[in-house]
Amino acid sequence: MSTKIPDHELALDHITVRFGGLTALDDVSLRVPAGRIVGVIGPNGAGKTTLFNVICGFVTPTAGEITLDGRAWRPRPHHLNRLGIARTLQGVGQFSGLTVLENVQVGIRNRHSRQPSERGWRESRHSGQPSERGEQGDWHSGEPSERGGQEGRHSGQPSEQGEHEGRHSGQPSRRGWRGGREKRSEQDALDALERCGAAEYAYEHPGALPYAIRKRIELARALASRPRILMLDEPAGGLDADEIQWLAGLIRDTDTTVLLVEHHMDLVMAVCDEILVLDFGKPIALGPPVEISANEKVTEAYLGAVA
Ligand SMILES: Nc1ncnc2c1ncn2[C@@H]1O[C@H](COP(=O)(O)OP(=O)(O)OP(=O)(O)O)[C@@H](O)[C@H]1O
Repeated sequence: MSTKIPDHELALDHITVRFGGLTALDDVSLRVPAGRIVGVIGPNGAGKTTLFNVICGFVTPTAGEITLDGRAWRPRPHHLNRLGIARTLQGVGQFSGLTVLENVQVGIRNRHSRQPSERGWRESRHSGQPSERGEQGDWHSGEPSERGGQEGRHSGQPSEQGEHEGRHSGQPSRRGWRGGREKRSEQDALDALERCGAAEYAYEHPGALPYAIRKRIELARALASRPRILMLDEPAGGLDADEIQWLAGLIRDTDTTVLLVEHHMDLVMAVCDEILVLDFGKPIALGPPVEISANEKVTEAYLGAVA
C-alpha cells in the first residue's frame, strides 16, 4: 500500500457549470492544499458562490471533476459536516427559535457523531486512500442523539439526569453517554463563541442581535465543528474596519484549510496564500496576492465591473 500523502486536500479540475444558456463557471481548476488559505475573488456574478455551491454539492457541475485527498469525490450537502467541511453563509442563516449557544451546537452535533469515521478518514489520509467505510460507518453507528440534544435544548443546560443514571449502575448508560456528549458539545460551543468574541450572547436569541455579532456567531458555528476545510462566504460583509482586522487575525490563526470568497480586497490580500480570480465564470488569474494585485487582467475586470 502506498504511503504517499496526497499533494492536495481538495482539487477542482475543469469544472463547468451551465444554468440553461448561462455559463456560470467555465473550465475552472483549483488546487487547495491542506493548511492553505485560498481566496476566490471576482466582480459580481463572476461565479464565486456557484463555485462554493459545487464544492458543497448544492450545484452539480455540467463537466469536470472534484477530488478530495486525491480521490474522486461527489460532494453531498448532508455529508459535509461528517467529512469535516464547514461553510459560513453570506447572510446569517441562524435559527431564530434557538439561542446563540444552541445555534452553535447545531454545528457540533455531527462532529461528535463522526468520531469513528474521523479516525477512519485520518488513517486513510496517511495511506493516501480516503476510507469509504469510515465515511459510511458513522452514518449508521454515530447518529447524533436527538433526545440527548433536546434534553439540553429545553433547559439551556445539558441533561444531568442521563449522567446520574450512568453513575448509579456503575456503567455509563446510553443516556449518560449522551448527557456527557451534550455537555461536551455545550463547552465546545462556548469555546468557539469565546474565540469569536460572542460568548456573552450565548443565551440570547440571534434575531435580536446586531448583524456584526451574528456574523461572529456564524463563524463560531463553523469553527465549533472543528472543520479541516473551512469555507467562508463573504465573512466581512457588513463589518467595520476594526472588525475586519479582527477577522483577518482569526482566519490566519485557524489551523484548518480555508477557502475564502470575499469582496473586501484588503482582507483577501492580507490573509490568502493564493487567490483565484474569476470573471464571467472564467478563471483569469491564479497566484499569490502580490501577483494578483499587479495583474492587469484583474484590474481590468474590476474596472469593467464599476464602469
Ligand atoms: N441557480 C441558478 N440559476 C440560474 N442562474 C444562476 C444560478 N445561480 C447563479 N446563477 C447565475 O450565475 C452567475 C454567477 O453567479 P454567482 O452567484 O456564482 O456569482 P458571484 O460571483 O457569487 O456573485 P456575487 O459576488 O454577486 O455574489 C450569475 O449570472 C448568476 O445570476
